[in-house]
Amino acid sequence: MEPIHRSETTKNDVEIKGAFKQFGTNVVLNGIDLEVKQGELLTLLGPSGCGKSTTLNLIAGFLDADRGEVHIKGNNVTKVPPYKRDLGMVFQTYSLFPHMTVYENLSFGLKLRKVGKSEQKKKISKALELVKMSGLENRYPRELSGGQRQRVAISRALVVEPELLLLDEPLSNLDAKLRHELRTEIKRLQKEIGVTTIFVTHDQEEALSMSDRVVVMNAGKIEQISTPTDIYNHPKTEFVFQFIGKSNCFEGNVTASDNRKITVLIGSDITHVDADNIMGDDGSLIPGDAVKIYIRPEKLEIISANGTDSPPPDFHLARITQINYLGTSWEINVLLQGKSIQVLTSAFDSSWHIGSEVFIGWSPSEVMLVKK
Ligand SMILES: Nc1ncnc2c1ncn2[C@@H]1O[C@H](COP(=O)(O)OP(=O)(O)OP(=O)(O)O)[C@@H](O)[C@H]1O
Repeated sequence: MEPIHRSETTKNDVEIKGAFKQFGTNVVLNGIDLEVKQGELLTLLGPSGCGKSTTLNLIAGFLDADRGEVHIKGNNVTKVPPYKRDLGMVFQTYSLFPHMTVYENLSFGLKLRKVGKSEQKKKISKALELVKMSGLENRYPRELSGGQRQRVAISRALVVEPELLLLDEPLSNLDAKLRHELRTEIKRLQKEIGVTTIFVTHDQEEALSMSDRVVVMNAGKIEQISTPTDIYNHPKTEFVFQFIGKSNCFEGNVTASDNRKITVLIGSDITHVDADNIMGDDGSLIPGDAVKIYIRPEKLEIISANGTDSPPPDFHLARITQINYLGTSWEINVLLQGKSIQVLTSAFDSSWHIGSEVFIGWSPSEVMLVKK
């Protein structure tokens, strides 16, 4: 299989414009606009029922939108049937033909495309080599493990050299170790071939580790489209912050704000948040506004209080309620202003125990804020 050479890397291979889909009274897609760039691995991520598979099925042509358009490679394919869209698809459940050998499964699509026998042989051999399945051509699907079947399914999708590869939760039936292994392989394979790929998952770790860009969906809408690091570190909405990774939340009130910093009173403690870190579209904040601030456990700093009453600037007095050793780090629960907060740290002080007083600090650039 030859790598796909792209002359322009910024061109879009897929565009969805204003897609709206309703099943009965259930609005499943509520105005989706999406652009997938040439050669990228884009992941649709979101909770069950948010519309990920529906979006993928619109691109594949298995479903029609009530409103909106789908463009592939610049062509409006909204009314084009699936078999004319030149796609490779892999589903969650093994979709191999059970009565056909691995070789026959792979040759099926090639025969339909009238590829000659010797060319078929070459292509199948390469496609199986890519997924490390050479030598198993004569096995039937029932003679393969779950992971091997998904490798064959991926290989079968790729052997026809599709314009687009669509993967709908292809790893969710596999155990954790295999999932991890195949995740790495799909990523390698995708970059090696350069085929534009849309991947559906509800597993945030899978999405963050594999993708060039992640689309976070919620209730039929797109919350954010960005790189994995941006999605994690600069979520645009409260939903994205809470859905991705772990979070701590405090409630407080704005006491001052300018275009650089917001000052917030949490209980009797003052804290600061960078003005760039406001989530949502609620406009500017004024003193008195009720807000929530969110911070990830690993962004918190924890230091010993050592009997001192007043914390250093931007640190807050807290009391340890639980300590869990995780192998490479410690998960420490503390009570801060009456709220239970989780801290993840690799700098553990052996004098800490349940009941120890500690100071917890964070940087204004690490905290996200949303108006209540
Ligand atoms: N053919 C259909 N008829 C009626 N409702 C449907 C149909 N297909 C999907 N739905 C509904 O549309 C909503 C979105 O489904 P979709 O499969 O797109 O979600 P998803 O985000 O892929 O979820 P999951 O992770 O559980 O697969 C769900 O409420 C689902 O029950």
